[in-house]
Amino acid sequence: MGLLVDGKWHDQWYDTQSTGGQFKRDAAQFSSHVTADGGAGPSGVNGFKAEAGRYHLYVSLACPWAHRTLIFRQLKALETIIGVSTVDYLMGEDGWTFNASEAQDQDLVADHVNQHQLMHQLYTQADKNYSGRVTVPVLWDKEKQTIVSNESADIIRMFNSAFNHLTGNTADYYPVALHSEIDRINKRVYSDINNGVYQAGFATKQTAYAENVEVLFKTLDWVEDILSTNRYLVGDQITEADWRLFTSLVRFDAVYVGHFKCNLKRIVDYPNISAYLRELYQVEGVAATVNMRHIKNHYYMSHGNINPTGIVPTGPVLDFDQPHGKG
Ligand SMILES: N[C@@H](CCC(=O)N[C@@H](CS)C(=O)NCC(=O)O)C(=O)O
Repeated sequence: MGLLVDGKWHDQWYDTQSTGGQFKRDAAQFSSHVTADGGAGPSGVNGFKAEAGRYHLYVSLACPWAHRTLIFRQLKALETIIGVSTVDYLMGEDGWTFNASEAQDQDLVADHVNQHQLMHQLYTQADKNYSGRVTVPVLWDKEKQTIVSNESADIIRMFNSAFNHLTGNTADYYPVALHSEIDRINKRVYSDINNGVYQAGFATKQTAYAENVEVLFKTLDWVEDILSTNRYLVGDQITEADWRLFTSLVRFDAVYVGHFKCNLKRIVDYPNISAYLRELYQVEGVAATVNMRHIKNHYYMSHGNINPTGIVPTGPVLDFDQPHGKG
């Protein structure tokens, strides 16, 4: 794993020394928005009009942030409008790559758009002097030959509404009336769960690890409590807040409990959360976006400082197809 400095790749792990053993996630740097008519979105930059075949999504099947975008591509019927490429699960000294061939791993789709072997080549194609981390997901504009956005939270908002006139799919996971409630829940779920598991797992000081684990499980207890009265996080309809939580929950028992040492409880120990997780998993099209082989192999094999042998555990045995009991 590494990063680009002035367009040059450097193989180095996250710096936690300057932050007291705490992992700090950098903000994404490409922040334009695709809009229905090409007018400026929240970023104030215009020129990214929703068009069939114009945009391409680069994801890792292992990554929870990229996973959100794949789910929205599915739920919003965008499969024929937005193409996808998937990186190899192994993130080594070159960062994300397309090294494994489609013949070796049938779940992969190579970069047929730009023919890159390495993900950082896409970043320097967009900005030859780019400095920063090379992350997935990336939404690529084939017309302008640039990255529209490398922020999953923004990409799912674009998928939610910008292409509706092309797909006829008007399902709304961020309805206006629920904005403030969804934003409130997202904020806590992001800091304490989505990012919280990484802050526990990547901590390099005992106190930093312990603090993050405590906050993480307090927040899972809070979610368990919400789900004792609500079917979903914001009442009785599935919203963006649920999908943002889902990608962390579905990885939790397989990876975060062991690899990131988030082990005060497992998700199976939370009755409301586990039923909710199964219900979301069973929504049409979602199970096909969950690739447990990529998820487990990526985490256990890519973080050599956490798991030097690269051994991937055989268990746990999980079955998200069990009935969820919610009618
Ligand atoms: N803010 C970004 C975060 C994406 C992110 O951190 N992705 C991870 C994979 S799970 C990544 O690509 N990490 C590579 C790195 O940090 O070098 C988003 O939500 O889109």
